[in-house]
Amino acid sequence: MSIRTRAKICGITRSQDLDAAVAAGADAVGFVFYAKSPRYLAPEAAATLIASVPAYIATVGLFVNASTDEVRKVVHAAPVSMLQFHGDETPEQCLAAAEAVSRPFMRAVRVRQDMTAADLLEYERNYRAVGPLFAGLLLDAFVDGYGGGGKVFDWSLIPKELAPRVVLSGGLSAQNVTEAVLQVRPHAVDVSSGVELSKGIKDPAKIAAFIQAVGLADARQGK
Ligand SMILES: O=C(O)c1ccccc1NCC(=O)[C@H](O)[C@H](O)COP(=O)(O)O
Repeated sequence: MSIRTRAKICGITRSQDLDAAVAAGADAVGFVFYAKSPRYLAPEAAATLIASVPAYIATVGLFVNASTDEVRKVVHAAPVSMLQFHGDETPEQCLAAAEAVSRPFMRAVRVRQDMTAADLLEYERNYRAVGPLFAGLLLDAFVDGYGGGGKVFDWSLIPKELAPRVVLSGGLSAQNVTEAVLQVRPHAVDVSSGVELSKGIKDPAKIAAFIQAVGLADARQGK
């Protein structure tokens, strides 16, 4: 019996959406601390939501090119359990911020069609080299330079030896996540647009359907 595929619901801004994600069985919830995002949530508001997250559900704080000091201030106000860097942050910059708040971090990768398996494996090596605070890669298709765009990338670009260590993201929904998990067999999946009524406003039914579709893939794999 192998480990079931984990699921993160990202871009949570309201308590009712957090409740829906927890009730559906999400393993992680994400809060966007990038001010230009329509899903931006102020740290103080995130803290109120974080206080209601049951134990053993990860809370992920999402940053785009924030300074170490900015990360420190946000996490002091909103004590997420994990960081996610979604800008141009170098391994050194990710490590400095992660060490400043003593949190592990995920590194989002913009997967382009011209990337090779070797490129992705080298990318992971470069970040894994910073030490145990590196928690893994989140593979995404950026839109206009950012995440949360609801765009799928070519899953066949993901090397099989990398798949069990990555979070698969980008344009996922209940309609394609079963196929995505069966094809890629990632450690986890992540979704924002695909479970929304509008940016930052989640649909409880879509959240439940997404988590159920992930479970369907696991059942078909005998997990
Ligand atoms: O969600 C955002 O608004 C966002 C803004 C800037 C950088 C990253 C952002 N989201 C990161 C995530 O982890 C999303 O869940 C991921 O990009 C997938 O989004 P979607 O394709 O909408 O499911």
